[in-house]
Amino acid sequence: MIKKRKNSIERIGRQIYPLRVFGLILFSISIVLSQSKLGLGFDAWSIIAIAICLIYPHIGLLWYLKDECRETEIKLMQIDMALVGVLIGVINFNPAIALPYLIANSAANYALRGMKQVVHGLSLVFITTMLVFIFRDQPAVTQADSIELLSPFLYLIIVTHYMGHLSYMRGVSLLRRKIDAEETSKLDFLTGLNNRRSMFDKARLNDKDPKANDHDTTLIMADVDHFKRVNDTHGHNHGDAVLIQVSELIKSSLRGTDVVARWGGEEFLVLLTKTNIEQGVSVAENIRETIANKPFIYDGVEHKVTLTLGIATYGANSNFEETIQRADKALYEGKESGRNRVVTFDPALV
Ligand SMILES: Nc1nc2c(ncn2[C@@H]2O[C@H](COP(=O)(O)OP(=O)(O)OP(=O)(O)O)[C@@H](O)[C@H]2O)c(=O)[nH]1
Repeated sequence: MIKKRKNSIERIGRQIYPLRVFGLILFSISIVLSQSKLGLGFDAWSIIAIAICLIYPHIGLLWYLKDECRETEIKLMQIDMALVGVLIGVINFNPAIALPYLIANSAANYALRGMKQVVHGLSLVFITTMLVFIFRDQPAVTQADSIELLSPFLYLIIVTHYMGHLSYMRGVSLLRRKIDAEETSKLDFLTGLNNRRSMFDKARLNDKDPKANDHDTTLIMADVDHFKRVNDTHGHNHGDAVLIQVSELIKSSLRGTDVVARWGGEEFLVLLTKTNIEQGVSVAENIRETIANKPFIYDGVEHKVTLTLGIATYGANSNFEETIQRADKALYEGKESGRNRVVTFDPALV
């Protein structure tokens, strides 16, 4: 799973990589042409600017291979902002260039991680601009000349924002797939109910909720009676259909805050939040009656099944795992005493 995710991130990085290289090579050419048009020649600053353009995409790809897509974009955007600061210093604060660049980058920062990211980015711009200002005696170009540099900057804005959009779209679809995979791993394949692992997670959440601790939590362990007969008489498909029907009926008898899981083959565990034992018995009776009174037809055969249900309750003095065992003992008692009934845990059963 982790490997698969890494592969997807790698793919995104590789797809964006050629675009970044392409955009930045064109940008380097633009710098060279603008410099020669302005008769500025090559100083150390232009060589640094071109070197950054050529190295930048490789750093991006390396990060994509190591990190989450969004984290990589955040890092790249921080570099962008630092470079914007350098450029603003170099172009002698020409607002015609600085403003569109600052606005476009701030908007991209905002889209990625809100105001926090904008403040962070603008601080980087300020720091690097000040560094250029301090360490450079003469500005590279005058304000009037620097307008000539506007076209390559605009070009860079378009390319970087197109790439940002592409990686954002990829990131969203990757995240969606990840969430789907996580959700699927928590569900029982046949019935779509929670599986054991998911029930444990939800019970843990309920136990941690301080509001839930002021109330009892009730567990119902329900088991289909003589289920083996359904399989033996009509085949596994009929057995599966019965399990699906039972799951749906149990689910429809519960509140939104309750949790139901397929606990084993034909066994279901229900967790009733903020429910005492009397209320729990009433819910369990309702489930039992609903299923006993709702025969259904599958593949031309009428199925009528019953459930036996064991109930136990816990508050601050006990926990989920211990209570499952108690509900299980009550269920066993129900099976022993004739099935199709609700049995409350009795400490004398221990
Ligand atoms: N069709 C189907 N059968 C399953 C599934 N999981 C478990 N079973 C069957 O469920 C049956 C359970 O049988 P038993 O444990 O003997 O219980 P029972 O027949 O319900 O009898 P009591 O619980 O004592 O009333 C077995 O035949 C299993 O093969 C499943 O996913 N689909």
